[in-house]
Amino acid sequence: MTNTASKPLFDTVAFIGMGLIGSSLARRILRDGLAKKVTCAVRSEATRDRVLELGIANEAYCDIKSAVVDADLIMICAPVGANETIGAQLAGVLKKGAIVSDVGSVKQAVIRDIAPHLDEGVSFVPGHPLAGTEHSGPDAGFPELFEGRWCILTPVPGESEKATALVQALWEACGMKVECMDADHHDRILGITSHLPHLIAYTIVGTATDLEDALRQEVIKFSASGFRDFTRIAASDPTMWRDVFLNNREAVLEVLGRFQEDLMALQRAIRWGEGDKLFELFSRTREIRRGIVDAGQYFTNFSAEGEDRHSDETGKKKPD
Ligand SMILES: NC(=O)c1ccc[n+]([C@@H]2O[C@H](COP(=O)([O-])OP(=O)(O)OC[C@H]3O[C@@H](n4cnc5c(N)ncnc54)[C@H](O)[C@@H]3O)[C@@H](O)[C@H]2O)c1
Ligand SMILES: O=C(O)C(=O)C[C@]1(C(=O)O)C=C[C@@H](O)C=C1
Repeated sequence: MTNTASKPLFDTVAFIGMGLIGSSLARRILRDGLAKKVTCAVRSEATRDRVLELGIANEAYCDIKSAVVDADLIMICAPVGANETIGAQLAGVLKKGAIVSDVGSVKQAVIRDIAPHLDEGVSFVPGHPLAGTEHSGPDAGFPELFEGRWCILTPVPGESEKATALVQALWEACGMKVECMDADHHDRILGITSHLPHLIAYTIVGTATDLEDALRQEVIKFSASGFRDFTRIAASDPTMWRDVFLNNREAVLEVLGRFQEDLMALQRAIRWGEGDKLFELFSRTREIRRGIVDAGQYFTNFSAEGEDRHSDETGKKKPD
């Protein structure tokens, strides 16, 4: 990968997990010279070989210790359910002054599972880039993924401000806007904006799949774009999302309760022919959608050719 050169922020960045997010960040770091060296820990020899073949790390290992021992920044990019096991392998291994960060979709659980394992002199800066697709694995990543999107950092009180500033500088160099907040606030916001929509998508596609065979075939054949839009996020990685729901239980259950009440109200409005209520809600939601588009939070993942890299209409990633 060519280096379009800026000043390196780190000597060595080590990745634990090289899937969609890890490999996108590694590609960006190598492309733009944001670190002198990228190492990674993966779980299988096949993935290690693929990472080296793709040229998205300078060194790749099948064990965590070899990848992280000399690293200045350790970026955990695995499903959040793996954090307890990963954290335990970081204890007593990292350099003094090293920074540990992550990209997990929930933040309180990450702090719970990683922080207790870190030695004195090691800083922890939990983070979450709000950018992704429904694809996974090292082939799915691309360096423009983060461009123009938000990244939330949830620094733990008392941690080094210098470490937070460095992690912030890294995400900004990847084109992200960065904001800091408490981990519990993050988990409540993302429960609404990301976790609930995925749960709804999984449910709708599941309901359609459970229909009797003939009907199901027709649902697939005549899929209007409304249903197709849901199938895109319902194709997201099952391990990642299982771990998200199990690790943001409280916030998801709270917002799900509200959602069920609102759905009941809609059900009632339809039953009683209350068109005004339906019209009023649909008008409000249309305004919200327009606000999101105006805020630039829609389709900002473009390749150098200006092509949308999220997916095409069939839900498949467009070829590189
Ligand atoms: N996909 C998204 O849209 C998105 C967006 C933002 C953040 N995230 C978060 O980023 C993290 C990674 O997600 P992704 O989409 O890159 O997933 P992915 O499935 O593409 O990659 C995860 C990688 O982690 C590896 N892994 C799993 N368990 C491991 C372990 N114990 N040790 C080392 N490696 C392990 C897997 O082999 C895989 O290569 C998750 O925590 C997810 O919540 C995902
Ligand atoms: O666009 C998508 O495919 C995504 O689902 C990305 C998305 C999201 O919900 O916005 C998914 C999980 C994350 O933690 C962050 C981003």
